[in-house]
Parts: sequence; C-alpha cells; structure tokens
Amino acid sequence: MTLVLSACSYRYGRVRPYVLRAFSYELPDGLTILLGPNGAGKSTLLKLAAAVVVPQAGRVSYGNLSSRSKEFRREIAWMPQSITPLPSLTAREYVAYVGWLKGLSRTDAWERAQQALRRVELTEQEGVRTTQLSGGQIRRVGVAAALVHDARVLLLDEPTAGMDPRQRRLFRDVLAKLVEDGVQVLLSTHDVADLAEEADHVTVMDRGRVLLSGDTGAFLVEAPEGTAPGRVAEGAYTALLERGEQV
Ligand SMILES: Nc1ncnc2c1ncn2[C@@H]1O[C@H](COP(=O)(O)OP(=O)(O)OP(=O)(O)O)[C@@H](O)[C@H]1O
Repeated sequence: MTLVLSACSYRYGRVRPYVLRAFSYELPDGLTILLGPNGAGKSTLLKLAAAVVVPQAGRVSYGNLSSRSKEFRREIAWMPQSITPLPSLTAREYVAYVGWLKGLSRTDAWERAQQALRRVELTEQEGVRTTQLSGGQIRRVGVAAALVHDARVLLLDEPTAGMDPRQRRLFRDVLAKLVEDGVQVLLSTHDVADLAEEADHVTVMDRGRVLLSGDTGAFLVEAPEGTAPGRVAEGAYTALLERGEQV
C-alpha cells in the first residue's frame, strides 16, 4: 500500500497564498527524510498526508483508502512538531489515552500503550509523569502514541530537534527497528547530516516544490566534487537549494 498525494493544493485561509499547489507525492518504502528550509511546506505536507488538514483541491489516499475514511486514520500516524505533556498523565496513561482516542477499547489501549513504550525503549519511564520527562523522552512518548494503534505509516515532524547525541542514537535505533517491521516513515528534519546518510530515501523541498525525491545515493551524488567526507549530505542539500533558486 502506498500513501499518495495527488495534485493537492492547500492554503491556510482564503486570502493567503497557496503553500502547496497541484502537489503530488508518493511515499517510498522504508525511511524517508524530508528536508527543506523554513517555510518550505514540510509540515503542511505532513499534515495533509496525515489528514490533519484537508486539501482545497486534490486528494490524499493510502492504497484504496481515502483520507476521509476512518480506516485511513488508523493506518497513518502523525507526530506534530511539539508535543504538549499533560501534567496529570504518566507516559503510559498518555499513550493509552491517545489509543483510546483512536478508537481502541480502554483495556486494549492500556495493554498496547505498554507495548508501544517498550518499542521506543521507555519501559522504565512508563510510570513517570509526562511533565517530568526530558525533551527527547517526550518525543519518544509521541512516537509511542503514534504507534499505539499499529499504524503502517509514521509521519514525524522534526522528531530529533533538541535531542542530545545519545537520545538521537536511541531514536535512530528505534526507527530502524520500525522500518524493519515494515513501517513506512516520513521524517522532517533540519539536521541534514544527522540522518540523511542512514535514510533509504531523501525528499528535498523548497517553496512548496519538491526539488529532489529519490534514494539516498541519488541525493548524496548532488554534492559538489571535492566535498569533504562528513559534509557530503550538507553539500548535496546546499547544491540542490542553490540550483532550485535559479529555476
Ligand atoms: N497555521 C498557519 N497559518 C498561516 N500560515 C501558515 C500556518 N502554518 C504554516 N503557514 C505558512 O505556510 C508556509 C509553509 O509552512 P510549513 O510549516 O509547512 O513549512 P516548514 O517547511 O515545515 O517550515 P519549518 O521548517 O519552519 O517548520 C509558511 O509560509 C508558513 O508561514
């Protein structure tokens, strides 16, 4: 099954300019990194793909499921840029609550919350109040919440922002396991070098357009000749944006 945006147009209000216009995109298998400068339209793409907002034109589908269907919402999970901890809820209660909102029974939600927290390696913190978790931990709670109903597609808006290197490592391992289990992941980030070399695919956007979408090798070869090792992803990204500006 493939998540597809077909000729989608979206703007935030009738008098505002379109952020995406007749925008089409097909999510590849595996882990895809979504790159682009501030305001490129990455969050908007993720929100459309998650059916959090509805396009003014075009359609979003997953296989033969329309984004308007309840089944679609079960298959696709979205994690927003910021997760608000709820003072009265522990990590497990938070995840179970999201599961319940997604239509699971209370018992199921409670059981699955435990499993989801195990998947993101937060078992030890399951009884800790969400307000007492670190920024990286609360993001992993967000991923657990996104996973609690066994979604097949995970849309993550800047999940690694503010994580320290150890949290990042852990987070990468969690993602790698999910991808191994067949979950498709689309992840936006400003950390070009951080993940690009591990991803299966890279999509680069600017001003509502896709500048490149392909496997990671096709992205990395965009780096100018002579780019220092360790700077290849950054070089490729900059070269693509510079070329995109000339179009
Ligand atoms: N709620 C909103 N109301 C009005 N305009 C918005 C809203 N959200 C986003 N926009 C506008 O839509 C455009 C694309 O924003 P979007 O958040 O999708 O970009 P982005 O690539 O995710 O940026 P960033 O990297 O800064 O998060 C920007 O011009 C932004 O100002």
